[in-house]
Amino acid sequence: MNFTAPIQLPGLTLDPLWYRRSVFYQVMVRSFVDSNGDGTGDLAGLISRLDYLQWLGVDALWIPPFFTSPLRDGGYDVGDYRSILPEFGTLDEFKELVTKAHERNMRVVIDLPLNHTSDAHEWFQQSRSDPEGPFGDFYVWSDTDKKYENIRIIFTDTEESNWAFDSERRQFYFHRFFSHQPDLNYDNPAVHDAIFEVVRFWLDLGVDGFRLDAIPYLYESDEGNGEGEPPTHEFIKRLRAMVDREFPGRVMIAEANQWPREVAAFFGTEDEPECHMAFDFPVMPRIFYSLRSQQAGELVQVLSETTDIPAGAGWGVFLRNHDELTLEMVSEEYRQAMYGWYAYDPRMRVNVGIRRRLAPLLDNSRDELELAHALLFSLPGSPFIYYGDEIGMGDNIWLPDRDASRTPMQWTPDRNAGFSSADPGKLYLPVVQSLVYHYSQTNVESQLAQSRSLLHWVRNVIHVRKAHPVFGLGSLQIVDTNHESVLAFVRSYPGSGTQFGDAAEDVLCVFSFSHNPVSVTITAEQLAGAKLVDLFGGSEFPTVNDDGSLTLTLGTQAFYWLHIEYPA
Ligand SMILES: OC[C@H]1O[C@H](O[C@H]2O[C@H](CO)[C@@H](O)[C@H](O)[C@H]2O)[C@H](O)[C@@H](O)[C@@H]1O
Ligand SMILES: [Ca+2]
Repeated sequence: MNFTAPIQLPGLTLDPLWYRRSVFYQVMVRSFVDSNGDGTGDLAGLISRLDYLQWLGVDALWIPPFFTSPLRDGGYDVGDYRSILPEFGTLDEFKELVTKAHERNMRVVIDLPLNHTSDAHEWFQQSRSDPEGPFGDFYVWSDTDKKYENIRIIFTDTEESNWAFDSERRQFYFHRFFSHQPDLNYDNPAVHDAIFEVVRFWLDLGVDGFRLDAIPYLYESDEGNGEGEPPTHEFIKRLRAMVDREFPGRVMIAEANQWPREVAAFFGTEDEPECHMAFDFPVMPRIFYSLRSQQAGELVQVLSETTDIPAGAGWGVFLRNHDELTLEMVSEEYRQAMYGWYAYDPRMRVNVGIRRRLAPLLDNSRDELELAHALLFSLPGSPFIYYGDEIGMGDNIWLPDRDASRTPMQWTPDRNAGFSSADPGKLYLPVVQSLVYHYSQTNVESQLAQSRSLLHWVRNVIHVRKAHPVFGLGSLQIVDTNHESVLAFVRSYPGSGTQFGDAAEDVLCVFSFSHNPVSVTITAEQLAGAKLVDLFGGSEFPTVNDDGSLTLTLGTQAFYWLHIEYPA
């Protein structure tokens, strides 16, 4: 594939806040490129497309688990934390990936499922067969399945209990997810030591951080609900202290699907930090809610609840990922409304969520895709793009579970979408061939050839974001509007005076969720007399009135990012 700009290899910048400036890209090794024609994506394939990711403007990769695994949960069922699934490649290839990513100033964050392992893991095999042995106490065993009854089931479509009976040990074991994923026993200090060694192993290989999978669920108790219990936070603090001490500059990202205050708890405090970043689970579903309800209120509310986080901490903002669009963090009333809008076919639902990709969710509306991305790239935090969403890839709801949106990346209109040279029947999952999202139309090559394609638009917005550090580093202040469909906020950054050219800047962002054009008056005293300049085209907008009010018109589902020039 040919990229217009010459590829440069700048090497890794020494930047303690790299994670807050970064645009992240979630890429599943299995789904991206198959280099050897066996039908499954691999590390060599991913390495071969680093130029594409660099061209797109990606600063960091998030790679879901690629460890040895029976693959009964997309690799989140780890069979061995220190080896790579042979069909994905070798440790040497992984090291090459890290080196080649770093040459491009691209960080590599890997996924660490540390709440549970696969039941095929050697630790579990020993635990079930030798209760008195060194791994006997590595899992949560019980003579009864009537313990921890306050703890809800997460995979409601497949599991009826959080306990499963092991016929060999003749005891029950606790599992928060699938029954083939026994929970590790964090009451056992030997488990801490083992996990610390796994973390050190990958940090020694050069990874820049971890997404800590399912992090709220480490400890369970009789009194609590097994979500973010105090000893879970204590463990994360200890892990963070070790990482800071032994591997400064590497980061921990919390995957905590929780309400605003509970997610924020995973940042810890300035004195006792936990994770550097946390995915913004409360904001994500509210973006989708606003797009259909045409109301900005829910977003305004949740943004005001999530602003107060320790210095240095940052949100991971996302629209979609490899899981269902989870609706755990909305009320029952809103959940039903969202099922009606986005999952009108029951086949589109799984557990408490919707198993569809971004473009089909938004009915392939270019206006909505642009509005959703404009939010992704300007809300407080670092944006995470899910592979394929930059070209508006479709999904396949006839596939089981979350495989619906894990199909091969669509590179070209050729056989297997350019993903693999294998016999099409041999692919790990079929490529999308639906009417609207068929790979012959939706693919990187065709979009590269069209200057107005979604791919070029997304690349452009990424580069505009990156030219304005305020988006990654600045604060947020919600601005009053007189229209219920309009969200407005000011992002402000005082500048850092560092080598990164971080100029001070304030930007006014305005988004209309209305399905019709609107006229809106926004009011913020601090803006009185300010000049506004569009960040994309450089056009001057009307100056803000002396009372801080300004009337703007916005087209259907449109947005503005406006540089603010305060009067002298
Ligand atoms: O390893 C088990 C699962 O862990 C993550 O799960 C998260 O996804 C769930 C929805 O699929 C969500 O409801 C839960 O709160 C999360 O922890 C991982 O992302 C999954 O792929 C994995 O199956
Ligand atoms: Ca392969």
